[in-house]
Amino acid sequence: MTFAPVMHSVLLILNPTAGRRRRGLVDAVVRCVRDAGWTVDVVETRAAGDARHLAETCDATRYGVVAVAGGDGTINEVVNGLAARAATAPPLALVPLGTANVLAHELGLGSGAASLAEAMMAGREVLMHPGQASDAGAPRCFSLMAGAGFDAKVVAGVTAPLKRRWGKGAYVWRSLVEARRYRPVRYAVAIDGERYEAASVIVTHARHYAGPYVVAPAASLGEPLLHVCLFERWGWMQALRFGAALVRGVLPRTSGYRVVSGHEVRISVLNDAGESRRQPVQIDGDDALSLPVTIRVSADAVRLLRPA
Ligand SMILES: Nc1ncnc2c1ncn2[C@@H]1O[C@H](COP(=O)(O)OP(=O)(O)OP(=O)(O)O)[C@@H](O)[C@H]1O
Repeated sequence: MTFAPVMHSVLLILNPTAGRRRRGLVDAVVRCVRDAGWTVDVVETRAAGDARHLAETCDATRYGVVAVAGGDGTINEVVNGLAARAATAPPLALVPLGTANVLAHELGLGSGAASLAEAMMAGREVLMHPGQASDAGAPRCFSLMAGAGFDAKVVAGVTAPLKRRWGKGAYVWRSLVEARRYRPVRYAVAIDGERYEAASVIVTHARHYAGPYVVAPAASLGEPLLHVCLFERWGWMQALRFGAALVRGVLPRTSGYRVVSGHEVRISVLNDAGESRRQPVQIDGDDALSLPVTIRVSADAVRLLRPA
């Protein structure tokens, strides 16, 4: 469905700490949208949590579109805020500023200011039911994925300054560190009650992972279904082999890897192989929760804007 808002006004939530020197892109998008006769109010976040609050409380009678300029972490906050008010929420547009920008890849957004502005003002709507993950605390929504095992440990080890300094290189370096300290932890994964074991797990409703790389070929953001990526080989060499297959675009055909779909997923530690540390869960690329977790599809939907 092509989007035709009544109010030609955008609330643009900007994380000024996201990305590496891409403020010029934000300014160019704002210029394009204003040149088309729209109003754009830019609000900068001052700390983690602000983006969620702004999305949850903004005046829906005033804004035809909420836009977020940031990485997948800030986008995740805005998705959580919009999902909390589902029925009254304006649609969401993106100005991707992060390291991987997985959601932007998933939506087929270009990287130029004109095409981003076009999707913001006249894009096509995708109704996305976010995933929802809970450990002992309050549930967290994800627009892309939740992961446990190798990738979650890599994410947990990449600090914001490291990411700013090295970009994607920070993840490569951290993958090597995690490979060096590798222990064959066994994770129990229950998918709609069916039991599996894995060395690492990614639960996603996106096709892409870490940028343009495909992990779940059958996934679609508009479909309320989870795709569970199971890495069923143990060992540091296997972890690096899976990583290499991912960047070569052959992961879905790699032995020891499979994708199972379902609606409810529970992940716990079956055997920690003497690894006496917290078992992190990454949500949309941020270290957010700890195992065990239960993951479902949220009943509330968020309207995402993609190119028409
Ligand atoms: N003003 C702010 N100061 C500090 N942290 C913020 C601020 N606004 C948002 N955040 C937090 O910063 C975290 C990282 O932001 P984000 O993911 O958008 O950028 P990034 O790390 O550069 O991108 P990517 O995750 O794609 O590498 C988010 O989890 C978000 O909650």
